Amino acid sequence: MALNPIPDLLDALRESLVGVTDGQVAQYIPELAHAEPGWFGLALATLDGHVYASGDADRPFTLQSVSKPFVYALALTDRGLDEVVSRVGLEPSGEAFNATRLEPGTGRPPNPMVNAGAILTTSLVDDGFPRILAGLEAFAGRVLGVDERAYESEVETGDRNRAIAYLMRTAGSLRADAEQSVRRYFRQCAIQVTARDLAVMSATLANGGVNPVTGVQVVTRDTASHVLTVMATCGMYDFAGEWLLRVGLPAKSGVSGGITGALPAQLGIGLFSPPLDERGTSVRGIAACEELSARFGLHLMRPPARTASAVYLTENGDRLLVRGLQGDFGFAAAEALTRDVAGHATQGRLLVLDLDRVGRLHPVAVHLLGTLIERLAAYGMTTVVADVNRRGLLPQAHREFPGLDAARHWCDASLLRA
Ligand SMILES: NC(=O)CC[C@H](N)C(=O)O
Repeated sequence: MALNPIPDLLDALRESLVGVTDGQVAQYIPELAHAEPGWFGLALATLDGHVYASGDADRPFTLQSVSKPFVYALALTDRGLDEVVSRVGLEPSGEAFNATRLEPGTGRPPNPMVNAGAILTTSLVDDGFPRILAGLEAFAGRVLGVDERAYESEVETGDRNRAIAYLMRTAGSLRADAEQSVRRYFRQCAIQVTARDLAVMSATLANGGVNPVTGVQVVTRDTASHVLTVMATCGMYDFAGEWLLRVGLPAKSGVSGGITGALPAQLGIGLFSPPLDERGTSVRGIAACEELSARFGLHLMRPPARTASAVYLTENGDRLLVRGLQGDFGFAAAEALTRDVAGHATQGRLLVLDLDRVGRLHPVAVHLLGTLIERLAAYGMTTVVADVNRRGLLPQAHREFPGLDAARHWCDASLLRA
């Protein structure tokens, strides 16, 4: 018997939704109509590179619109945020994915997640399709194929997308050739993935751009955060607001039945179930994400309360004020520590900050603690930073107190004496 209960939880969740038979498999791209309505796969990728998979998680399907955020990431990498934003907007359109509306005046498509924005975004990636395929492969962490039949199927029938491209040409926003841009977009939509791939691709975004399976930095941390933001506001088209309320995860859907979702700094999710609602989103996919989010507590706006205290050791002695710190320090933890220490400061006392169990200090924590130490010094209180691993977490402190290697031993000795 397997000891880890998570695979069973995922199987049970999937099985609880097998009976949901609403929705229709996409027909408007003829090749997609062959999908079995019963296919249902689910995968969850952790940031240390483990993937849990359930059901049809290894069944290939075409990416369709799920390609859009990842190609957007490549365009941001090639052109930079400012240029890309000047060409493709960032506002949720509240309209269907294939809407033809462009921004009055500029002709900019509303956002990169609707077809208009995606076709334009695709035209901004340097070096054409080979780079798009290689980029998406880096997100998935494996070599991906293109479903030529799905591609040809859309080349033959995708006139609405052509109309959108020509509209952007006349508006002046699409500068590349319309037919070429549309074909490149159809090709990215025809790249084959699995639910397992979608989980890893999202986990890469959740992991600050580093693929947790391969360890490759695919895009920068900034780019990953920009893409997740656009997924949160626009990824589910005219369902984006309700999706964020109910599921609370940045996500992207596609008409082949795929959904990819990410919980920043925690995990990536991949789903596959072909029957779609009227907006072109997988019916079981939505239900499964809602359930997963509720059962596993994944809602972005309801983060888990901080469990371990960031201060594991507090000593308020006559001569010594000691704070042993642990974990990562963002604003909240640094604020609490700063206020605590400031409240206990008395002239002539020595402050010892032990940083050896600290993970990362966000720049705001470095600033708050560094400034506190400077002010304490002016007030008449010396600070010793124990940083035996010499990681230089508090550069200001190191500059002022160069002889810190002995600090830890000194602190330990003083504490023992106290
Ligand atoms: N929402 C989607 O997945 C749409 C993708 C599809 N290739 C289209 O352009 O119509």
